[in-house]
Amino acid sequence: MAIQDVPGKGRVSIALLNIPRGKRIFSESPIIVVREDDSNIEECVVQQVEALSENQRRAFLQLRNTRPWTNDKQRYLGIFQTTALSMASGTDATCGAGVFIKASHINHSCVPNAYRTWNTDIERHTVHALGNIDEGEEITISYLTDSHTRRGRETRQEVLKASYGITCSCRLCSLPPQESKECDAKLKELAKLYRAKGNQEYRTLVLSPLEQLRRAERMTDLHKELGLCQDAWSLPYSDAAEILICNGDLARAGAFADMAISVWRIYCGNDCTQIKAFRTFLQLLQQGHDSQRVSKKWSTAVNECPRGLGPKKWEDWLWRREDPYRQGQLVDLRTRASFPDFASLPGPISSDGFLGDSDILAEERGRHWCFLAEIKDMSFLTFSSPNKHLQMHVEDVDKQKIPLIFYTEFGGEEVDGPNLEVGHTVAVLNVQRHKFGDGALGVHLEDPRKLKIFPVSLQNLLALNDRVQHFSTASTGPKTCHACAVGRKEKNHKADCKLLRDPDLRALFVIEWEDSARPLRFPLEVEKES
Ligand SMILES: C[S@@+](CC[C@H](N)C(=O)[O-])C[C@H]1O[C@@H](n2cnc3c(N)ncnc32)[C@H](O)[C@@H]1O
Repeated sequence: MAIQDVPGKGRVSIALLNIPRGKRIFSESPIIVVREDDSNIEECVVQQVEALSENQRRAFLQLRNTRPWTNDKQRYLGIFQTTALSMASGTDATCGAGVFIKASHINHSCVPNAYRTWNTDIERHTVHALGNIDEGEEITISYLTDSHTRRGRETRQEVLKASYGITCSCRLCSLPPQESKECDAKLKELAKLYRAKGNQEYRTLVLSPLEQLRRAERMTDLHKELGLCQDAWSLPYSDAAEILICNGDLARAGAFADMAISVWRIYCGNDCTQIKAFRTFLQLLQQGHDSQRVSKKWSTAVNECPRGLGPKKWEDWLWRREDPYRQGQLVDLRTRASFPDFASLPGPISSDGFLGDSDILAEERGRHWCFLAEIKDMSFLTFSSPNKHLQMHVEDVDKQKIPLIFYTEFGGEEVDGPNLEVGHTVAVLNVQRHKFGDGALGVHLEDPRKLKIFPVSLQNLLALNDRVQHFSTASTGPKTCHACAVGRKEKNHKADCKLLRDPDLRALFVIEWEDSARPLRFPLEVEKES
């Protein structure tokens, strides 16, 4: 690693060789340490600076100081405040902070290529390559706390400016406005999922395990889509392991635990405290498996992992994707993987903005999906006279409004019917984001069989979904209607029952969205309705 001066960035650390992913770039001990319980920080810093060797002192005085100073004591404190790094590890957040000469020369990026952490056992900071770093590439770490990492660009910039005087120009901070907005929406969703995980009570892992697993799966997908620092991936994996252990599925839990451990190995090494702590935690959970705190609902033995599955089938098995059908449970219309918001739809990647045939795209992605949005207004466009094109403005689940324009054979006349009304919900199969000629993003519909309108607002459709989910897991006893599976005594039962007479609406709950081998069109064909 070499230190170079870069205008606007100060001294930065540059890789002198190609560094492979997971390699420990260096580890080092602090030269100054302030513990959590040190009451007079200035005195503590000054005493330690005065005790440094000549070389260390010179190196210390060369470090960046963004604070004003008029005497040596203030200067030392300023350097400490500008460069000190936390010495908290995953298991001990009370160690304090220290000055590390090498690590203090690494600049910030919101999507860094290296990760630094304090290893309590070896009492050194370690810096690992998160991906392959090329010779001559700048090495970066993130200065942000975990929760700030998942904030939108504006907040990240504010925090970095206030704390470090930095105007970050990393890949995430330099996205064009529309992409940045989409990225922020994904970060917001991720933050919400982290909060949901944080607030979840232990018993919910047993009461709604599939829902919890879907949350962990969505978190993994979002990390991958955003290209976020890999350390964060370990959380959904360890989360999934915990959910599965609590429900007796030791085979999948073991596989997820291995995945979490391999992520940790990459970003902080085999000797890291996190791996040891997680192994202990897993042992405790496995030992407690027979106790009353956990369920045996998904019971499998540790050695029951299937062999020889391809990557897609392995992932399906791992995330229990087939289970909703096997267990007679229903697909949740709130699951973003099958019912994505507009920002999560694929495309566009180029100015012509088309990813290709959507049936092929679905096959490549290994799943179908359905975009749900509420019609806010409608009009006919006549820009390619004499042809008319129906244009709707629709609002997705995240309240994003986008145009949906019909380039069908009859410009939208096909969908004329009693359901074509403002306030109703469109369901569009395997749709992509499209960039129109004026640069606006929206939906470009060519095949009318990909669209269906349901005579219900999106909010009410999701509320109906929640009732269906509730009754599908509750029971099929006498209080439950045979026609719609919702409780007879529910106040919305009549309306729900009427809507659910539509086989297409019922199909949304039972379609195998992950079976992308055949094209999907309305009316939907369901092999076996539950
Ligand atoms: C720990 S030091 C890093 C080394 C520093 N560049 C130097 O010259 O010594 C932190 C300081 O580096 C600068 N810095 C870090 N990341 C930066 C970035 N992405 N862009 C511009 N300046 C940055 C800021 O001045 C920040 O307060």
